[in-house]
Amino acid sequence: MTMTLTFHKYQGTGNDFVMLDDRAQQFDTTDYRLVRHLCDRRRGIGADGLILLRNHPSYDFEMVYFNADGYVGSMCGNGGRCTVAFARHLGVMQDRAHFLAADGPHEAHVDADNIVHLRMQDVLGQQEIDEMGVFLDTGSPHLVRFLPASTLAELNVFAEGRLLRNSERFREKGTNVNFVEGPVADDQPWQVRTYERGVEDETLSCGTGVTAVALAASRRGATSPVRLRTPGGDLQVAFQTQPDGSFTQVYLSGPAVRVFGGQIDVPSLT
Ligand SMILES: N[C@@H](CCC[C@H](N)C(=O)O)C(=O)O
Repeated sequence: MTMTLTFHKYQGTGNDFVMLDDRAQQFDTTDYRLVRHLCDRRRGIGADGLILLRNHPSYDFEMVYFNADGYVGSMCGNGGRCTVAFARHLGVMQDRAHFLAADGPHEAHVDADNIVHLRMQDVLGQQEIDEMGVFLDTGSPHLVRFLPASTLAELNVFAEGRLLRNSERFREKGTNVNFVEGPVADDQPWQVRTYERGVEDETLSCGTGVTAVALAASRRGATSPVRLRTPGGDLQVAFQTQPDGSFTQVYLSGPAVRVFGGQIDVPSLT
């Protein structure tokens, strides 16, 4: 039996999402085949992930994020900013929101230029640093690899990222992998390309990824707010550094855009 679903498509610096208004909580979150189908760029709508916006008794809304592989993921920074824009589109909030995501509560506000400022969880304690890079959790796990100048553009992020994500250390739980090149001048952004777990490919941008990069880059002299350039556009990360190595007041800021909306006929999937 074919069913019809109403959807909205959003993107934040090129990281794109199918958004569903699931305030009635009817979507089966275990239906990985359906999520995978909707995210399929040939047979479905096409996206890096899918997000449900749901009612929650204690928050303005809840965001439930799935990676394109069909499974519920951890926090998605660009997806969080897009969910805020979607909630505003639906009239669930105006300029400020307090919502729940996989990693806990988040605050967000939208400024006069429609830039969404999303508060991320504090990153507590010292980060793991070894020959593989800097490993930290910004709501999702991230490995940050700093590269020599002028090597990022030519890097095969898919091949290198996949290798690291499937290395013995990360194989079981997986990790996102960010490749970074420092700014060419003081007024220039850090450049980042990311291989995403759950998409299992390079995406145009990753919000929790650039957050991890900004925090790791602060150990190399970057000061808040840090500007970051991804293949899909520019983001900014502000934070406070604590004496024990923790980061607090972490804000991810950037655009979140509604691209289109529509209906899709979904065949029964087996
Ligand atoms: N694109 C996201 C990151 C999503 C989480 C990730 N793929 C995972 O499950 O580890 C972002 O903008 O943060």
